[in-house]
Amino acid sequence: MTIRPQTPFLDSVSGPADIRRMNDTAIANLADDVRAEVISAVSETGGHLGSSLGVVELTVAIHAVFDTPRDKLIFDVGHQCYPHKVITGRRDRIRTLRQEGGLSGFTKRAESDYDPFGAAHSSTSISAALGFTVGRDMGMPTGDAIAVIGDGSISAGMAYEAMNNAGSEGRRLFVILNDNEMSIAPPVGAMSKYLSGLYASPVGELHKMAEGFEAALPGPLRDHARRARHLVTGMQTGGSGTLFEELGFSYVGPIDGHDMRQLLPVLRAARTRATGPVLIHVCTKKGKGYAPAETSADRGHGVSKFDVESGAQAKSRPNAPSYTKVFGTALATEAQMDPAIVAVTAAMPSGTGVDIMGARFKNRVFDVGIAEQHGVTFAAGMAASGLKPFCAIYSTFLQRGYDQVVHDVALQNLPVRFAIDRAGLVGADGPTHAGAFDIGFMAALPNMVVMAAGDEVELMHMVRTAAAYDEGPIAFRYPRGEGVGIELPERGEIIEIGKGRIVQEGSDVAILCFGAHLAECQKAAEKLAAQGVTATIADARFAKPLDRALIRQLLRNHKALITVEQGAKGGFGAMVLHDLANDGLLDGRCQVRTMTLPDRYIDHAAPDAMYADAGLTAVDIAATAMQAAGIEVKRQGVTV
Ligand SMILES: Cc1ncc(C[n+]2csc(CCOP(=O)(O)OP(=O)(O)O)c2C)c(N)n1
Ligand SMILES: CC(=O)[C@@H](O)[C@H](O)COP(=O)(O)O
Ligand SMILES: [Mg+2]
Repeated sequence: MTIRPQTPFLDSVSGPADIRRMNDTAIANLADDVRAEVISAVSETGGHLGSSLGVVELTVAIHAVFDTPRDKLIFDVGHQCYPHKVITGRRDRIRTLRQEGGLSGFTKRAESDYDPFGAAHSSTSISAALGFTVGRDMGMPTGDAIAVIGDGSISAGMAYEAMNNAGSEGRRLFVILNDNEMSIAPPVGAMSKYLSGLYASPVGELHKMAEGFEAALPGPLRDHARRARHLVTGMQTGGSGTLFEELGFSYVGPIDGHDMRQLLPVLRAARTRATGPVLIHVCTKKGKGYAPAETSADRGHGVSKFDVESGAQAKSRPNAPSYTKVFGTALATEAQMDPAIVAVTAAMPSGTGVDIMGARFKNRVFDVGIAEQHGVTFAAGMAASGLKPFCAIYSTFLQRGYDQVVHDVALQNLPVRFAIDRAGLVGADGPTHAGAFDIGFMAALPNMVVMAAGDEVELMHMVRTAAAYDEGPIAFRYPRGEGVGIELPERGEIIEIGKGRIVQEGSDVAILCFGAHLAECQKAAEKLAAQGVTATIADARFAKPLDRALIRQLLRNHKALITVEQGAKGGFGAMVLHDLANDGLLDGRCQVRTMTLPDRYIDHAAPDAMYADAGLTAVDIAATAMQAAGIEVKRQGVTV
C-alpha cells in the first residue's frame, strides 16, 4: 500500500485562485507539497517524472503571479505539466495519468481550461503564445501569454522562427526558458554551450528595464536575489546584449528556479513592467527534490512505476529484445562491415538505439538535438558526399522533417536510410506520439522504397538490405516494444527489393500484412481455422514497390483478400487498391478489404487496448475476413 504524503498546503488549494490568496512563505510550502504529490502519483503511474519535478516551484509561482486561465500558460512539449495538473483542478485524477480513460501525460485542450494549447512535440510554445498575444491585441477574451520552454526544446528551429517573429512584432509576451542543462540525453550543440555561458557571464550594464525590475524587488529580498538583481546580463554577441536581446527580447536572468524568493519578485516585476517580449532565464535541476531522479543518468526523464522509498522501478520482464535494441545492434554490425555507414539521431540516442553504434563508433553517430528537419537534410548532405547515412527518427517526429524528406532526399534520389521507430500505436504517450502516418507520407514519394518489419528477424534483414541499397532513399518501420521472441541470426540477409513472402498457406481467405501486426494476423488465422476456414498469410514487406505478383496470386486463389497495417488510411492498403483498381482487378471475384487505423485519433491506453479501440485485433481481422468471403460462423462458442 502506498503511503500518501501529508500535504496540508496543497489540501487547501482547489485551483490557482487559492494560491493567489497565499503569502509567499505559504506559496513556497505549497511547492513542497506539490512535489510530494507528484512523486507519490508518478510512483503509481509512471511517466515524465524528472521534467515535472524540475518545474514545481516555477509552475506554482507562475500560477501565483499570473491570472490563469485568462492568462495563457503554455508548456512546451507538455511532459513537465504534472505539477500544473495537480494545482489546476485535476488532483483528484492525477493518479490516472497516462492510464486508459485517465489524464493525458501532456497538456490537452479538451482536458482543462488551464491547458490553452496542447502539445507533446517540442518547440511549438512560443509560436502558440505569440498567436494568443495577437488574439489579445485584437480584442479576443484572453490575457497575457506565457510560454515555458526547456533548454533542449529551444534548440529547435521552430523556437527561433517564433522568437524572430515575436521580437519584431514587439508585443508583450513572456517566454520562460527552463534551463536544466538536460534534454532526454545530455544536451548537445552550440546553443546549449551558449546558455551555459550565460550563467558564468559577467554582469553587464543594467538596462533600463532591469533597473525597473530591481526597484520592484522588496528591500529585504534584494540580498538573496543576486541573479534577480542583475536582470540583464551581458553575454556579448557582438552587439549590446544576449542573443535574445539581439532578437528583440528583454532578457531577464539567470535566476534560481527553485527559489521562490527569486521567482516571485521577478515574475511580479516582469508582469508589472513588461511592454514587449521578455525572456526570463530560469535555472532548474531536472529531477529536483527526489534523489533517485536527480542522480540517475537521464534525471528520471521517463520512469515506470517505482517504490518511493528506494526509487526502484517496476521492471517489466521482456520476453524478447525490443525492436529498438535489435535495430541498434544490427546497425552496429553493419557499421562494423562498412566504414561509410553513419547514423543521425534528433536528441534520441537511446530511444532510437543508435547509442549502441555510438558506443563502438563514436565519431560516426551524430546527435543533432531536437532538429528533425536539419537531421534529415544533414543526412542528405552526407549521402550526397558518398556516405551511407541511417537517419533514425520516431515516426511521429519524422512528420516534422517531411519537407526535407521530400525536397532534399527523395527529389534528389539520395540514398538516405530512414529507420522509423515507434511505428503504429505506442501506448501511454497517446495520439501525439502515434506513428500513424508514415506509410502514406513515405510511400507517396517517387524514388522512395518503403518497408515494414513483420518481426525482429525481418528488421535485421531490412537493416542489412538498407545498408546494401545505394540506388536511392529507403525506409523501414518497426514498432515500440519487444519483438515476438524468435531466434536472431548473427546478421540479417539482403532481401530482394519489392518481394514479399508467404508465411502460411491456406485456400479460403488471404491476409496480407504490412509490418508488425503479422503475429496478430497469425492469431486471426487460428481463429479462422477454428471455424474451418483456412487462411493464407503473407508478409508484404514492401509498400513500395509492391510485390504485384504476390498480390495477384493471392487475389486469384482466395475468396477474400484482407490487407492489414499498423497505420492510417492512405497507407499500404491504399497502395494495393490503387494497383488493383488501375489494372481492373477489383472485379468482385475476390473481395478486397483494407484494415487500417480508423480516421480518428486513438486515446492513450496500453497498446493492445488502443489496437482494440482501433478495431485491429485478431478477432476483428478474422471477422472481417469471414464477412468479406461471405462465410458464416459455423461453430458455436468460437468468437470471431
Ligand atoms: C519534435 C520533437 N522531437 C523530439 C521529442 C522527444 N523529446 C521529448 S522531451 C525531449 C527533451 C526536451 O528537453 P527540454 O526541453 O530541455 O525539457 P526537459 O525534459 O529537460 O525539462 C525530447 C527530445 C519531442 N517531444 N518532439
Ligand atoms: C516526451 C517525449 O516525447 C519523450 O520523452 C517520449 O515520451 C519518449 O517515448 P519513448 O518512451 O517511446 O522513447
Ligand atoms: Mg532541459
